[in-house]
Amino acid sequence: MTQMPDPSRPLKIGTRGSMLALAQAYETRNRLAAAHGLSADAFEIVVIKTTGDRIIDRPLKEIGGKGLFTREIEDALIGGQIDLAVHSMKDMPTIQPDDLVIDCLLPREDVRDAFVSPHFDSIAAMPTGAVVGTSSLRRRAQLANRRPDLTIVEFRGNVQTRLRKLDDGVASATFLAMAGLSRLDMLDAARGPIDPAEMLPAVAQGAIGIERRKEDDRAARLLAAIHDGPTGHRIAAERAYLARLDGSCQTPIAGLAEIREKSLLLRGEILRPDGSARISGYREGGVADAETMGADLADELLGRAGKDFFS
Ligand SMILES: NCc1[nH]cc(CCC(=O)O)c1CC(=O)O
Repeated sequence: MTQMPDPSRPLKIGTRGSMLALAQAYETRNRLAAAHGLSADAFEIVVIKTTGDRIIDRPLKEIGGKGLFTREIEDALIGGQIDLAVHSMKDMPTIQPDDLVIDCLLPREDVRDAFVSPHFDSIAAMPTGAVVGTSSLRRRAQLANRRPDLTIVEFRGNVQTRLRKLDDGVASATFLAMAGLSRLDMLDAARGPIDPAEMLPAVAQGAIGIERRKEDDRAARLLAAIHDGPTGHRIAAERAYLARLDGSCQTPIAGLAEIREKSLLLRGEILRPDGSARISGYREGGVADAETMGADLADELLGRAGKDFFS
C-alpha cells in the first residue's frame, strides 16, 4: 500500500544530492511555484542517497542491476517520505513500480553530447592513441566505432569529478551531456556540442521527468500545469524503443526523436560494446504513433542484429 500524507503540509520533492540533481530539483520547484502562484516554502527539497551515489569506486556495469540511481528514491515515494521525485529520464529504467507514474516532463534541454577536452577541439582532432575517459557504454562503443585507434578508459563520478580528472591528466578528453553542463551553468567547460549524426545521444538525454504516486491527485494537478507535450511525445517514442530493446545504461543503445513540422522522426542505433559493429535505422510518423514507432524500430534493429550482437 502507498502512504498518502496530509495534503496541507509542504510538498516534498525528492532528489539525488549531486549538484546536477539539485539544480533539476530547484528548476522543478521554481516552475511549480510560478505556475501556481506559490512561494518557495510551499515545497521542501529532500535529498536521497542512492546505491549509484554510494558506490563510486567501481564501474557501473560491475555493480549491475537496473535503477541504481532511482530505486531508493522510488521507495521513498511509495513510502510517503516524499511526494514528487525529479529524475534525469536518461537514468530511468523502462519498467516502473505499479503505484508510480511519470506523466510530467519539463521542456527538453539540448539533447547533444558535449566534447570536453583541455587539449583538443573535436573527436577528429585527437591524435592516434589519445586517451578518452567515459563510463558510458554507449559513448565508448560509438567512439571506438569511429576512432578504433584511441584508448578509452573508465571514468566515473559526477560532472565536477570528471572535469577534475581531465585537469589531473587521467585522460585528455571526455564526453558530457550538454544539458547537464547547461543546468550547472558550466557550458564553458565544453569545446562544443557533437552533432547527433556523429554521436547519437542516449534515449531521453536532456529530459527531466517528475514521478508521483498514481493516486495522488494533488500532485497530479500541480504537475499537469508544467508538463511539456512535445517532450512527452518524443520521450514516449524513445522509451518505447528502449523498452523493446530491453536496454539499460549497460547496453550500447542510442536513440533520438525530434518533431519535424507535425511529424515525429525517431532515429536509433545499437552497437557492439567494442564498437566493431553498428546498426542504425529510423521511423517517421504522427505523434499519436510514438510508441508503435519506437517498438517497430527496435524490432527492426534487433532483427538485423541477430542474437549474438550484444555479447
Ligand atoms: N548518467 C548521468 C547523467 N544523467 C543525466 C545526465 C545529464 C543530464 C541529462 O541528460 O538530462 C548525466 C551526466 C552526463 O551524461 O553528462
